[in-house]
Amino acid sequence: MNKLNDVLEKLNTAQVNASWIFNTNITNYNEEQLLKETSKYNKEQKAIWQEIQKFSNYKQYQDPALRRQLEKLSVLGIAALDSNESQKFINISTEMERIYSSASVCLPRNGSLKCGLELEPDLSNIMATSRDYNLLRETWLRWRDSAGRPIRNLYLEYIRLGNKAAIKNGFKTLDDLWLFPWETPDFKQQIEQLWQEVMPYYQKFHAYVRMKLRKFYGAERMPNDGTIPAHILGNMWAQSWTNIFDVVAPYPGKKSLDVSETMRAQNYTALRMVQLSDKFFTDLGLIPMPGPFWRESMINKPTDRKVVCHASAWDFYNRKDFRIKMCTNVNMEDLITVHHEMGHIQYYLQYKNQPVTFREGANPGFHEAIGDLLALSVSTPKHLSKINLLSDYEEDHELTLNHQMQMALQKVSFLPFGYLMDAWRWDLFSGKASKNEMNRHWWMYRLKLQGVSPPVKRNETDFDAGAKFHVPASVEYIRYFVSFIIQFQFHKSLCDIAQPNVPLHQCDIDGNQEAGQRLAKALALGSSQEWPKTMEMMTGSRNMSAKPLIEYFNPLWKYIDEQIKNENVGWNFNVNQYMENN
Ligand SMILES: O=C(CCC(O)(O)[C@H](Cc1ccccc1)NC(=O)c1ccccc1)N[C@@H](Cc1c[nH]c2ccccc12)C(=O)O
Ligand SMILES: [Zn+2]
Repeated sequence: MNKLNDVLEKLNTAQVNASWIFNTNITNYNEEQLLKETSKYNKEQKAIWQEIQKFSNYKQYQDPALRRQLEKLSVLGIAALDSNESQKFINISTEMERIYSSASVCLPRNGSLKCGLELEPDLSNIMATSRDYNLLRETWLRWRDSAGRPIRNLYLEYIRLGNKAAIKNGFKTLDDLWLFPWETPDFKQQIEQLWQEVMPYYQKFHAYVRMKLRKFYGAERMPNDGTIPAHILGNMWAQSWTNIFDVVAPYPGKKSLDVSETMRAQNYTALRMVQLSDKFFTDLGLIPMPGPFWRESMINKPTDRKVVCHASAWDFYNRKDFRIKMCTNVNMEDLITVHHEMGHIQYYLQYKNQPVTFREGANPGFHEAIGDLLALSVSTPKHLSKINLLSDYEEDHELTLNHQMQMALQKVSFLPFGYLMDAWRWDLFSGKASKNEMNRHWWMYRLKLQGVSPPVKRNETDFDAGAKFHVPASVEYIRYFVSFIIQFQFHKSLCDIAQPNVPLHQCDIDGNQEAGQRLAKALALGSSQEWPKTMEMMTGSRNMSAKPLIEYFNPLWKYIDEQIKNENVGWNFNVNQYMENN
């Protein structure tokens, strides 16, 4: 088996290298090279898979680790397609990613038209900082014209071929293939259950934010169905509302917890943000970033070439080379994302000596949760003042509520979005939603779960889901919904070790080696055992639970209940009023 392990390492290293070169320098030549390398990778994966079919009685194997590895290798994935269909699938996937990462728009700028504006940093900055309702709407619309629409027909092909691949792997449709790594037969039910648990809290939060936005923009700007227009929430996808903190803060006069200004004033650089995060990990007794990480990572957007700006963390499968790729802006949001990416790298470092098939998160949600877990400690006012990003700090009720609001704008607002991104894709793959109503289905979920509506009418030549990286990049999204739930379970468990008598929302595990060790032991296992066992190691329970998240925000729920006395919680929705019947 360790011979197979070496073969798998070399195979993955070659594929990741070609992918890195394309991602950090989008050219036709590099795209060609990546296509070649990926089809070679698929061919060799299929050869290994055929080899393993010979051990088809792997269920009888005594050694549980061996049996588990063979079980994981028994699902080939997309490579199960025959060569010309797998070539087509690879072409479509790479083409969608290139379209998204190269998209740019023109916007009216004081009288003239400014073109070549890109998502990072231009459009993201406008969505985050502008309070001009019309400029926000133009930016929102033109991004979808440039990045979403051109992907629609490619996506139809993607679904057709993806479903064929699913059947070749013995599944019904592509959503079953996507859910295989979760090893959880009632996974969709568990997710729906968690959503039901948090939905009432989200709806109250939505009512509060809607009330504040109505005061700010005027009632005539707000739809009468109780939804919030998608373009005034501070983010291109309305997925995280931290950038409208100034509009919704309980105590606006109080010190702002958005330390972006202070970071810029202190001449923070991307490198310094990464070093700050690395120090938090090592102070917990976790593994420091190795040499190649510092030498080879790309943490600034290059000025001389096109790159895939969306952040990611890379494992080169040689147990030495691990990198981050990120177009870092110096602000609070990106400080959180830096921690998110460093969490991925720490996981890589912890499980690097596992067999290749076990070099994954216990489940995909675990991998997304590690960096955010540590960021929960970093984001506390006490910690921010400890690292000199918050001056004249004194814990009081007003500061606590402002901090709670800041955290809810990132975590609570995200929950319906984290769910609907894959609820929509599962419905498309499984045929529950029809192919010629893809955009209507998208807005049905956006209205139903998120209470967010489009600022202009949509139609079926629009493809609004395609304007979010993870759709053209074929990256599963329910992992983030799971992460936003379990990161609070992990936080509670580590806080019970590090600061047992501190309220959960004020806990900072910084420097606690025992907490660090508890985490390291879980991470080192990779996916070598089923995730409920690793969940039990971390939290004492085998199940996901929304209780720690709800507990973390207890002070905020009280405040919001008072504030929304005269508000109708919730919204009604009729997707027809937002869709042009074409
Ligand atoms: O996409 C990301 C971060 C990018 C990533 O680190 O998750 C990256 C996505 C990706 C996957 C595959 C190919 C290319 C990019 N995932 C990884 O780098 C990764 C690393 C190891 C294992 C699995 C994925 N965050 C999500 C949502 C999110 C999660 N935590 C957050 C905190 C603050 C704000 C947003 C988020 C988003 O931006 O919508
Ligand atoms: Zn991630």
